[in-house]
Amino acid sequence: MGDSLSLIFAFLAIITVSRVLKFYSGLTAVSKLPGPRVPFWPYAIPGVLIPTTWWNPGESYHWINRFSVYKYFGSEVFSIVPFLVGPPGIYISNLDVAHQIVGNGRSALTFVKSKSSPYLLEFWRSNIIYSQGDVWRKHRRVLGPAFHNTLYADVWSRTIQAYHDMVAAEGWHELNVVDIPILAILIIGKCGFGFPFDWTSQAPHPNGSMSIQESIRVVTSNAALMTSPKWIQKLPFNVFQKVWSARDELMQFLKEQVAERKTALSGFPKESEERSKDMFSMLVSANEAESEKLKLSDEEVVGNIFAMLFAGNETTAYAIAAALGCVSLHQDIQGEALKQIEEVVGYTRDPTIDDYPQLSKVLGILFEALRMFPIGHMILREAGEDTTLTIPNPTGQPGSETISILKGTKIIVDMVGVQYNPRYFDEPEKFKPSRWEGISADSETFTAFSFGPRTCIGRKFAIVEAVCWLTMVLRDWRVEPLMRPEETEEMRSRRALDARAGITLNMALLLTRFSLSLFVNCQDDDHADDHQTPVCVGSGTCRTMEALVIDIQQEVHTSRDAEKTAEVYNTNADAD
Ligand code: HEM
Repeated sequence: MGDSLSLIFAFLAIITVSRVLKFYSGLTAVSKLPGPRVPFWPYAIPGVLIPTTWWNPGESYHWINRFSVYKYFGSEVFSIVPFLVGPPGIYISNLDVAHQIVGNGRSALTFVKSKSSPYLLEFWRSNIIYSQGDVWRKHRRVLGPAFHNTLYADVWSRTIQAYHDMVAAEGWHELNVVDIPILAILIIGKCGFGFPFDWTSQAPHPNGSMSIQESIRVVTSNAALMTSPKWIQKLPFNVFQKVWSARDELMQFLKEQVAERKTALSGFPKESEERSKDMFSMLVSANEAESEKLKLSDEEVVGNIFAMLFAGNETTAYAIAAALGCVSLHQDIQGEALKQIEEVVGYTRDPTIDDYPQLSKVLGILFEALRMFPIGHMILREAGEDTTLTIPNPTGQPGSETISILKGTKIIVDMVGVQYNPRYFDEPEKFKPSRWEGISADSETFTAFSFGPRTCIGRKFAIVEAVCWLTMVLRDWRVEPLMRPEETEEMRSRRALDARAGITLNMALLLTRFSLSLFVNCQDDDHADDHQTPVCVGSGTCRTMEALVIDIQQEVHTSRDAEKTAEVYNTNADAD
């Protein structure tokens, strides 16, 4: 008994000493920058599983606190040093410091992509998101030519087509209650990859158990599971089986697609107009033109296609949904955008890509929604070697301080902190699209797509798609929020402006099935109260329709969730 007790005490003493040493080496790694001293690193188990509390930051810490945590610690940079589990790390809301991490100027090895990042997708072989240094340069060089003006024109026209297909297929002009399945997967699938997707039917997999859309949905929404340790993946849970089938079927489909593209491209000379111009074909074509040394393997091509499906689907869908949510709460801003759409496009034709530069109010709404809800809310890096960071003094105090950072320290460029930093934005809590007036769509002043050499390669793809989709919706419909019973406007705004930080930052309206009312814009004299436009559009009758922004993962609309739709609709009717 005495021996056992001694052993237990010895064990506890060793653990305590090792944790104390770990804590002190953590403080040294971050040059004792102020910040929370907590048991767990927010993105390691168990910290990530425990909700944000006073003793556990958790993965939503930076979203919940936004800039106030920086104010509290009196700096635009703070550190988290855990004493039980996880590495020390630094959060950054200052753009000068962020540029030292992800901008030009430092060696590619100084700050590297963090190995524990859920974005890395290592399971899907080497790809542009995961890779570093020369390998990353090789990926970017081959992928770059796939993003070109013909692609963006295609994105625009297919978005218009998808909008019309959706309105017709979903019966927007007849129904009183509809779901709004945000359509990003359709656009990226069609224009990006030339997949045979359309609104009303699923693209079947010749040898698979589910459609292509379904396998993409299952894989992308379970990305965290894909990056889990091998032993977790081997657990015999039924729920995992669908995920592994989806992964294998998608991999098989993409491999077949690479082979098909190669054959199709070989039939046409390089400059031929007949060659497909979708991103997938352009990527295969650019790769075929490379020397053997710089060529990507078929597996790497597949890895990149998957990386772009992953990076480009959910992000754009949530951006569109956030913009709709924001304008629903700001009717005056919606009215200004509608006025511009009427002037630029009118009602007798659909907008074209040539109208895009004139639709600055719609762009402003998108940028401001993305500022308030930066979907890519963290840029994760790790110090690849011992290095330094130069940190400007707080606003109003000239000068800066240079601190040492030890190899292995986690670095989080906190995009929420940046977007809510009063150094860059006056009244950052307010939705003010006018702050983007005169800022071009390509300007690095808008930082939600990151900046520097590893800036988002799909930025223009996403912006063109979102501006086009929002222009169509805002021209034809008025977007308003639905109240919950006994909810005041203030409660509703608070609910609507909340979000959950996971792999992406998702506005709460989606999670809570926050609803929108859409009014057909109409200027029939009989409907003077509701009218907004010179002619009746849509069905030609002025009426209201209620729409639910559904879980975006159901973008390819397989079945209407009638029960839930009715539930929310009835709740609203009760409220009225
Ligand atoms: C609103 C939509 C989008 C947002 C907010 C967004 C945001 C971002 C951010 C912040 C990064 C930097 C991540 C990091 O360095 O860790 C990034 C990188 C990337 N994005 Fe996007 N993105 C969006 C849409 C897209 C689309 C549509 C595509 C593809 C068609 C795409 C493809 C990529 C790729 C491949 C990278 C990695 C680039 C590299 O490392 O060289 N993204 N994105």
